[in-house]
Amino acid sequence: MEYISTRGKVGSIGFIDAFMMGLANDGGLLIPKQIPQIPIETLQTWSKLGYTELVYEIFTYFTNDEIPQEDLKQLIADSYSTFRHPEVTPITKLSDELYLLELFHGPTFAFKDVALQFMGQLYSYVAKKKGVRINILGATSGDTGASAIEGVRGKDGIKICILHPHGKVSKVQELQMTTVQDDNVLNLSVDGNFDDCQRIIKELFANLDFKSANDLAAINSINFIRIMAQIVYYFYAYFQVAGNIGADKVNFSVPTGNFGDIFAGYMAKRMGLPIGKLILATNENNILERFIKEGVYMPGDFRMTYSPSMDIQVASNFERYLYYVLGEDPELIAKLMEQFKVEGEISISSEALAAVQSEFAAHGVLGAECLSTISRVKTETNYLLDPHSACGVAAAQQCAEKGEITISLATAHPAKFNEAIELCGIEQQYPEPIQALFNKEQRQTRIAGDKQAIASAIEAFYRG
Ligand SMILES: Cc1ncc(COP(=O)(O)O)c(C=O)c1O
Ligand SMILES: N[C@@H](CCOP(=O)(O)O)C(=O)O
Repeated sequence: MEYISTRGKVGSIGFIDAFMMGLANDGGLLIPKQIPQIPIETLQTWSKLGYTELVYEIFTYFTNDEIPQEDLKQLIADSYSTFRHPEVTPITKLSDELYLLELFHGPTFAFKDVALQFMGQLYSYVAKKKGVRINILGATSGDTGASAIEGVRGKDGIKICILHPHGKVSKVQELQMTTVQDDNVLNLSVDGNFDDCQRIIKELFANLDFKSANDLAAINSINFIRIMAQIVYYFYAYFQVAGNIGADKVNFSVPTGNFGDIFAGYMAKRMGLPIGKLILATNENNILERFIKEGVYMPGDFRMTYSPSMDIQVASNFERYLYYVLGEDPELIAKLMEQFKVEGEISISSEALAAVQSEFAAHGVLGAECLSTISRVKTETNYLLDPHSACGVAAAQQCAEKGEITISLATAHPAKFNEAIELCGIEQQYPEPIQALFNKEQRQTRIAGDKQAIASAIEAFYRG
């Protein structure tokens, strides 16, 4: 397996090089040169595997033998031993037609841990093997930051700097990031929103002199390894719900912001998993809902919502999907992304829109619907959804046809978002690791949303 850029200006590179490059050096996103095709007999064998066995089988399609078998197995075992559930990503049934895929049993109670526990191990492995310095730079709307920090805190040879939008993450998310006292961690609390943080770090990654002078590495879903690790739970969930591969297709409903998680589902489908509809759930920041319904990709005004991790207008991974749906033409993608930068809009043809709509459905969940979904599901089933997962459930109920089976991704634990849960008049008890955060000291640096100021701060930290 080799990796290429959506914009065509990076030659084919191997797995570790793709991991270390993060954002492609031509400003595009790295993708596998060919999407692996999994034969039906292999799917049948996989349907009987436990979670970490399945991780190993799927990863070997992407890692090119660049990591010796035993090392890869050990990295996987270490990554998932930190999860509180033996199945890592278990399924819960809400009704005969609706299942939840619980992705929040990792150390920071959000789906990001599934990929970032592995990436933390892998960065540490590469730092040791190659004797290189690794300086991670990431942007977060709350969950990626906490999870990435947890994955590498205190690890030799690695420093991590995370930008989060000041005052726009939940209290628990803020505490998870800022109460970490390890010296290899810097939290920058940026005046601006998540889009500002993401734009600034992408510009810093695209400045190749700055990137190489500072040994920058990425943990956001611009790094394809994030997608690779997230592909696994689509397979695992399908096998748990459908029982075996002869069963009907299953829909997935995915709370969406940066389009990374749902893109992993799209990859799983392209690899041969019998997925019906991919249902894209947004909150009021509904640029992607509008794209799927109208074929126009155009950011609107940034809105603060009950699901702050999805308060994103410009979705990083959308470029990967555009590449595939528009015929794998890197020149066209480079042109469209340049046009987006200048004009702030991309429109696709009616034929391309029909292709999009044959695979995706979408629903933008407004605040009132998000809260009423939390309350209704709690009353009917005694299950407490977090507001992001509630968007997924609301969209599943809106977009799935009667008789179809849908697995809705539960992307975070409700304790991370008590602000919304309280508004539903529901009292919850925090799990102990979250309760303990309230007694810890915080460390963070408030900073203007200015690229130069941020570049100087991170350079000083990495060199210090
Ligand atoms: C809890 C939660 N749900 C959903 C999302 C959206 O996922 P993605 O950005 O991969 O679309 C995020 C943030 O990424 C999140 O933290
Ligand atoms: N919702 C995310 C935003 C960053 O997304 P990523 O998947 O690209 O890391 C967050 O919680 O930070």
